[in-house]
Amino acid sequence: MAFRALRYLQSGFPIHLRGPAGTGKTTLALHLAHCLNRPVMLLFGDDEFKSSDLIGSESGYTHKKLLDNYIHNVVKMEDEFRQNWVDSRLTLACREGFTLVYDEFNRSRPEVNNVLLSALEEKILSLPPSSNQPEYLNVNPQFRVIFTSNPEEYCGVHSTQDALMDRLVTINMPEPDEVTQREILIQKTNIDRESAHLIVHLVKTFRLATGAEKTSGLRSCLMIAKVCADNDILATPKNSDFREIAMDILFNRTHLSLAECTSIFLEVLKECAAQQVESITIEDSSHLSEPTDNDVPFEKEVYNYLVQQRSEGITGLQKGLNLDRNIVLNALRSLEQKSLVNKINRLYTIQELNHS
Ligand SMILES: Nc1ncnc2c1ncn2[C@@H]1O[C@H](COP(=O)(O)OP(=O)(O)OP(=O)(O)O)[C@@H](O)[C@H]1O
Repeated sequence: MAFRALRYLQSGFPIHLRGPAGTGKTTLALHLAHCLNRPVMLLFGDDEFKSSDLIGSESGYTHKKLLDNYIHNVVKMEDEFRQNWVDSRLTLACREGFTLVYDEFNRSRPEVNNVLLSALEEKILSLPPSSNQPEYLNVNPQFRVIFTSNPEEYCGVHSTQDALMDRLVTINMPEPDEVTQREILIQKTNIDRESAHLIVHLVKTFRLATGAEKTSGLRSCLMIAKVCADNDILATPKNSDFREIAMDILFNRTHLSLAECTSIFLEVLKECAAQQVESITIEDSSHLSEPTDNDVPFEKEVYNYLVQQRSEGITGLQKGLNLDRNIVLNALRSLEQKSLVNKINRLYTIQELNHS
């Protein structure tokens, strides 16, 4: 999709990325703008916009006074007031050939956006009559525009005008699938794969069950994953810290009561837990006592280290074993799932030792 979009832009056409909230439209728009290697101007659509916000306006005065007394009995005086013209972002981008990213352009009123029609087609930007500048500007051939819009938005949005849409190549951006969302989470927050899997699945199922599809699932996932990763919180259905974070982030995105949200959330969590147990049983039913060599990388080392130390935190394990944080987290998570390790107040202990 990105490749196609870039191709249109390189051929001189403006593009329009259209999709629901949080599907990555702005992220892709900025990435494409970056690929064009020209300075980028970012503009956010706004219902309050006037034409002058797009094109520019007169602002303040320049006062010039010239006194010529070169010949002692002749005094020549020139007094001039001039209004100063200030370019807006669109005018500057047209003049200099920058890339304009016009985010949520359908929040601006259609008659305001009309100024773009001639800039995109005839490559002429009309400017209001002014004492010190021409009435139009020839658009720089390197000028490009990337529009984004969310057709499902309900507040302050105007129907997109046909004349403008006719000049754009529109690319629909659906919500990324679960695998893509998982990869984004891992890349952006450094969370381990299994936690990312659980978060994405939990958020998706909860949104479907509560009818909160209009909110961004990916944004909620990213928030939960970042808080968990930053605070060493393992994302498991049994972990109360994780449950609280997920509830804080998900509940206010629905119109349901707290009681309804809680009941749906617990159901969804139960289903996620059952899925996890199932996948562990299917993947390897030999994980009953100690870890074996075929386990998650360094699981055995982490287990043996905990046997020696009796209890240790994530940072201690990282340092003691000289391992990457994600590797330690993955190993601990796997050990917890097999009930070989317990977490108490951020410290991990071998399960048997707790009972002794
Ligand atoms: N391909 C991606 N790689 C990394 N992060 C991404 C990607 N796509 C989306 N994101 C992240 O997801 C979040 C939402 O993305 P973004 O703001 O681009 O969506 P949007 O469609 O413009 O949303 P809205 O319509 O609500 O403005 C951001 O935090 C962004 O960094």
